[in-house]
Amino acid sequence: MKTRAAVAFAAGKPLEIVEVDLEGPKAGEVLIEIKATGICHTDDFTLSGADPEGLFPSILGHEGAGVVVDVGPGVTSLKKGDHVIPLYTPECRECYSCRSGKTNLCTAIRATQGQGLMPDGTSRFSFEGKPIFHYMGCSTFSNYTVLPEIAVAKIDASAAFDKVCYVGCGVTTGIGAVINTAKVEIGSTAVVFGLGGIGLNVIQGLRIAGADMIIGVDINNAKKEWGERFGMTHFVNPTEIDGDVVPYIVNMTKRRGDLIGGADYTFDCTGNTTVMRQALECSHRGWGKSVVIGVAGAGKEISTRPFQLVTGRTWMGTAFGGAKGRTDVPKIVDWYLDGKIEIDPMITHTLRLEDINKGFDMMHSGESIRSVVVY
Ligand SMILES: NC(=O)c1ccc[n+]([C@@H]2O[C@H](COP(=O)([O-])OP(=O)(O)OC[C@H]3O[C@@H](n4cnc5c(N)ncnc54)[C@H](O)[C@@H]3O)[C@@H](O)[C@H]2O)c1
Ligand SMILES: [Zn+2]
Ligand SMILES: [Zn+2]
Repeated sequence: MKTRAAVAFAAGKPLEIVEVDLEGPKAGEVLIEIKATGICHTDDFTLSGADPEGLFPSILGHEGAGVVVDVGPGVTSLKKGDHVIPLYTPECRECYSCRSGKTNLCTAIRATQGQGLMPDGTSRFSFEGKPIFHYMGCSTFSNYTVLPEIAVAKIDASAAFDKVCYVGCGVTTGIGAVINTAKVEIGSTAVVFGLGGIGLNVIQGLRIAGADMIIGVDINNAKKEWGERFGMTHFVNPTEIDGDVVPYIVNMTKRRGDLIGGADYTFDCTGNTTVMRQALECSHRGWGKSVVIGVAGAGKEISTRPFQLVTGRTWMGTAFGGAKGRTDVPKIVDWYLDGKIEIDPMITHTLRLEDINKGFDMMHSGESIRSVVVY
């Protein structure tokens, strides 16, 4: 079949809207009509050429929602008409990693997904007879796409596609980092560095988890109001304080009877390795946990004095918020439908596919929190 798609033909170039060829689903695969897709910072990272694993030409996009329109042989858990969210982190429930119960990083299709291919080692997309790579196993910047059954979460059919597509990455990553990775308890103090599409979801996750003090840190003052809207209690702009941000926050988080200070939990949502170090070092001696969510540029390394860890801080990271896609994504959609979490105000712009490059421009200028393309 033919489908409209925004194709990344080369790094650093705008996406081009063209008609591509799409082969139907093979065994264990499903064909999905994408109804809406968010534009995440990670798409931009790959498009910019900074991603060492980026492949071109490819169809980017990994934050979609849509409807199953066809299923390949052997598919049992999905049928035509199901409303779904594609998963860049699949959940096969059978591989060694899935069975461990300790991680969401399923390995069933890891190798081919990283090569921009379907599990049988080929691509379903082509343009003028030449194959186009899949991206993060999702390629939601195409109106129709093919995914393995194990990489598709079935969701409540009453959820609006142009809102819950955000659960496909940003919402789940931010909230999951708090609940699954850090396991924040009621009454905690927490610091979130970077109040973009991910950081704001960390903030709402902290609010749900019952954190007392939620400090947001951003170099853009416009983010103060955004943070407050989702539960942030204090704002710090590191460029406007005297001295270094670490002692400043350590001092801020001193509680009654505590002579040291430091936050129980800190989160990096910037991808900046200097910020990652700051986040670790303003976590509390003895028990502070610092979670890396941001994706750093190629070749970047993190460093700190080992004493920071010897004295009880834990440095950890999370992909897709530690969420097991087929199990957790439908639950997060239900939380949204039940009013436990907010999504609508974070979707600041809705675009047509033809205007998708404007979405990237607004991300760069800091104008948008999330732009969503509606097909
Ligand atoms: N681990 C995962 O599974 C996962 C999933 C999605 C996105 N990400 C990554 O998370 C990061 C954030 O994504 P996003 O969509 O929220 O990006 P974004 O651009 O919307 O937000 C980043 C924010 O960080 C702020 N910032 C930049 N430099 C700063 C500094 N030095 N100190 C404080 N704040 C600073 C910016 O002003 C902005 O508000 C990206 O690196 C993205 O690739 C990771
Ligand atoms: Zn993403
Ligand atoms: Zn698995």
